Amino acid sequence: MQKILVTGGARLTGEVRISGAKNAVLPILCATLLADAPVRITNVPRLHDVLTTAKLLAGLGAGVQHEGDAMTVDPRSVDSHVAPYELVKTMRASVLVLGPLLAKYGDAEVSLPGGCAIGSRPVDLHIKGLQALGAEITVDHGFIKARVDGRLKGARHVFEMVSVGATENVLMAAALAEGTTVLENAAMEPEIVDLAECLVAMGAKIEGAGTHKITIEGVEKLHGCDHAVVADRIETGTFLVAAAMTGGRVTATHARPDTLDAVLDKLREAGATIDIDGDRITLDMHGKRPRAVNITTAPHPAFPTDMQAQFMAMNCIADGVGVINETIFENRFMHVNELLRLGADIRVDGHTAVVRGVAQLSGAPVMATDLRASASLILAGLVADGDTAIDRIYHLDRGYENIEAKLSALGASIRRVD
Ligand SMILES: CC(=O)N[C@H]1[C@@H](OP(=O)(O)OP(=O)(O)OC[C@H]2O[C@@H](n3ccc(=O)[nH]c3=O)[C@H](O)[C@@H]2O)O[C@H](CO)[C@@H](O)[C@@H]1O
Ligand SMILES: C=C(OP(=O)(O)O)C(=O)O
Repeated sequence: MQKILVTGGARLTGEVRISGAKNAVLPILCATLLADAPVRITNVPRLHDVLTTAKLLAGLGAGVQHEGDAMTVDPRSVDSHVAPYELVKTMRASVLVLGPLLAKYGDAEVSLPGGCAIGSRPVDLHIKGLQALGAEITVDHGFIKARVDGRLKGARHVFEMVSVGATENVLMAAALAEGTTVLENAAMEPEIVDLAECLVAMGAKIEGAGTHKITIEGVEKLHGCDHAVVADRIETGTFLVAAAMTGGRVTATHARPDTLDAVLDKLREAGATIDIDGDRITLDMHGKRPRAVNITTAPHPAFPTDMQAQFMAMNCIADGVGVINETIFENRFMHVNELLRLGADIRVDGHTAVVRGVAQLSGAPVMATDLRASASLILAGLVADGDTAIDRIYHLDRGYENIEAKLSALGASIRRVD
């Protein structure tokens, strides 16, 4: 099995080109099912999750073509409405074909995604939202089976809690429903805005994406379009934290600074100078050690849970004590035990981790448990004394495009070994 080997000590400097966002491209690829013509998506990152989604779409009968950073999906040949367990179990976002298949064809069968390392991750909010639009849904033998006679019907629906995936699934379904849908307590993540922009380019009528209230006037048909995926704010944040931890100076190019307010504020609090120039974000740490920061994860625009592990890594070597509250996922501290192996000082009490910065981490073999945990271990390895070998990096390949090549170009000593 492949591993990543990091040798700590290099101060990162230079420019890194940010890829398209994993969490935007996955729902957008699912949304292509709603169209009556080919949809061309560009700025598509080369990620394992993108390949899984391509397989899922091809398995439904869609034509899928990959060329450079572009992917064209032709949904006209779709002849199956079943998303099988084998694909859904490897990637939860597969559940996002449910809304589009149901709205377009009147029926869908999607395997229940189940839990993952970071928590149980139910899909009840997706189901309730689609039921509000008139779908009949049963859960049987591990599959969500949904159907509707004729078209879904627009309705007002208030999500019980903020869910990115549920907002996306219901938004996509409502685009082809009859009448007007109003979604309240909707998620406001930038990836929802990007999905809505793609749907609008396909002919959907959507207002309010990026706020708590989204209004969708259903249309009968959606056409093809060209859409470029928004920059990955989590990849951007990960590289900026790497620069901060190593005392370096790094410019993230092709980024979207407006999607990163909470993260940039915390990096400034840690002592970084941040300069924004269009789609370029430069972080300069001037060779200093970061100051510890407190963070509480919460839905956008608050601090993203997908950056929690990386900030924990930073707090491990920061000056002072940082308190981290994880409010989104029940079990998203899996990286703690691995960071302890590198010499970190972390105490966990329920959803809170208290991290006391140490002057130096020391390299050791560690095991990645999930995507962002993998990133946090690489970051810790970058500042640890000696070598850190990270096992189970398939998690990393789900969501980071060429991370070792990008870090190497910034001066890190990092390589993949078999
Ligand atoms: C592919 C993708 O975009 N993944 C992101 C998405 O995941 P995802 O869309 O799965 O996350 P949600 O926003 O739905 O989850 C938020 C919380 O709601 C709970 N919940 C969710 C749905 C549901 O039906 N019932 C329920 O109880 C979840 O268990 C979790 O505790 O948003 C998360 C929160 O920003 C990010 O960490 C993930 O990277
Ligand atoms: C948790 C994440 O992704 P997913 O929802 O695809 O598991 C993530 O991107 O950090």
